Amino acid sequence: MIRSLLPLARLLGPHRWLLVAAILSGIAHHLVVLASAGVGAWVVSQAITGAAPDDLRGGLITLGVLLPLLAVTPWLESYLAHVAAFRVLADVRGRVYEAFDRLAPGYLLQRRSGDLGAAAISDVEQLELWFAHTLSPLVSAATVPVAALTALGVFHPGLALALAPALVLLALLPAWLRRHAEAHGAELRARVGELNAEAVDTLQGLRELITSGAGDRQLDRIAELDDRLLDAKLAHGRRSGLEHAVTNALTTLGLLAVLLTAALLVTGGTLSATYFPVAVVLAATTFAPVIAVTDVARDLNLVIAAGDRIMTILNTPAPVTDRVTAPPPGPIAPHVAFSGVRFRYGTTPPDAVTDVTFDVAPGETVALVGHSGAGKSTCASLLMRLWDVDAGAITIGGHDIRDFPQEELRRLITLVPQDVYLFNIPLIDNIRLGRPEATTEDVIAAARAAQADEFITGLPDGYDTLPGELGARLSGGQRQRIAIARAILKDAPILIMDEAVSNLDTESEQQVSAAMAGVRRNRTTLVIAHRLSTILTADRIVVLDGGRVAETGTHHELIGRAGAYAALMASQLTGAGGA
Ligand SMILES: Nc1ncnc2c1ncn2[C@@H]1O[C@H](COP(=O)(O)OP(=O)(O)OP(=O)(O)O)[C@@H](O)[C@H]1O
Repeated sequence: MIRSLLPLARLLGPHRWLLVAAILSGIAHHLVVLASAGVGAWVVSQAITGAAPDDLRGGLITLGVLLPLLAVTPWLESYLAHVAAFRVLADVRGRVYEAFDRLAPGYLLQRRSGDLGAAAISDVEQLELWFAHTLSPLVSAATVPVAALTALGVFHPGLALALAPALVLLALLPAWLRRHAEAHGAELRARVGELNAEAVDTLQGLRELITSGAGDRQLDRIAELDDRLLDAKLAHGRRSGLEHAVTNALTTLGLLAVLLTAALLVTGGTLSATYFPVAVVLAATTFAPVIAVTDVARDLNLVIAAGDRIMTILNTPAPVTDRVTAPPPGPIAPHVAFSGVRFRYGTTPPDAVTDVTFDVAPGETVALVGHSGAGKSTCASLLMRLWDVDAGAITIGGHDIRDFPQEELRRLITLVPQDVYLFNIPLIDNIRLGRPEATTEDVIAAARAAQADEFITGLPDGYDTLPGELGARLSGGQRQRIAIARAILKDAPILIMDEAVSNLDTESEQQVSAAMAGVRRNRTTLVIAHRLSTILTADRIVVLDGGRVAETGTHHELIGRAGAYAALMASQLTGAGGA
């Protein structure tokens, strides 16, 4: 258990001293409780046995000193632990988002976004339990019983010996149940992650679900996942209940043991009767921190599982790292060349692309075409350095792209993706994303060039419209034109366009084509082409087939060759494949 918790302690960073102060306050609190209970019991038993008021003065003064401490120390412990916890949580959340940034998007593609959201939000929140409510009680639980056992031992060693077994068994209880506890915690987290991911998936795919009539099936699936979550929660609850019952039994047995031993010692004459209530009260008070820790330890497995997931994200190495800190000196010609590029996702065959060689001259537009799975998107991702090539090289202006820091490389390249994500910030800021310092005039000019100004100004709030308010009211074509406006504004010399596969209506298609023509002008453009109009206006076409370059040439040359391209066009016209 302790080994599983160590990584969490490492997350503390500079805030560890605050937690140390919280822990010291916690220990002080329990010792004050112990002392005031002991002194209180002593005063009462003295009074009952008829001691003179003067003999009680010392005890009463001690109680007077201890009582304010009794109020202040738990407050201090809680305050310091929470301040530390919230600072640590803010740090960890920042580190998780940094890790997403470092790993994106290669790693993110392999994990479902709802699942990742859970890691970023609820797992980090889960850590609050550890830092604000667990660490300090854990240390108190270890130190306070030692103090109580010592005090009892001073009265009579037999009293300490009577109490020790119950305390040891209570301390060992979480460790005994640990294997089940960790398995239940991991299961619970997995089920919550699964349900979150499915819920996000359902919301994102709502249109498809409704139009394909699969809504009921999806609801059944969510209900099934809900049932599995309930089962996991019940298993977790059953184990918690068992732990609770055993804790109560051990506490009662421990107290009875001290009570009996003290009674025997008093009747045997080895312990003064005034110490009898003191011993019993001390024993009862000792259990409080141990029980508190078994209570929080019950949920500790959830914290460990959450911590594990966070550490996995933080420790995953980035798929691509910078090997230089500055770009090659001098002006960089926007000439893109792939030579002998080979790449596979993961380690198992087949390659996604093999021996791919082609180039895009400055200002030229090259259309990448091929059946679904031919390797078009992979080429685009490799050029953006989302992954590094396994063999061969990609160069810009004759320089290997690995000789540019990633930030510099992404300054040179703009991507217009198929599915454009709009953040819920005003449209003007959505367009400004690639160049935050752009003026309003620049944004409007870019939107005009992207044929987006007209529909934006037609909206009630114009450029200040929040996409969230629009819901699904922006069409695919309109979204793409916003992405094109972003690209025009960013003004990078190299452009990668991933054309939308979905059919646009003729008017929208014409507007997008006009926008694309505008953005392609004077830029080196690699376009993953799905539309005939794009393919026809490209300077050259590279046909990919099974991850290899099958043919290169203009539309007319390639049709004349009656090879892979001609076959692809024929299959596209009959609707059997995707270009
Ligand atoms: N993230 C990934 N992990 C594993 N394999 C992948 C991944 N992305 C693509 N592949 C595989 O790599 C090969 C090339 O895929 P790629 O997406 O580049 O093709 P594409 O021509 O762009 O297809 P489409 O037109 O359908 O987008 C395919 O066999 C695909 O299954």
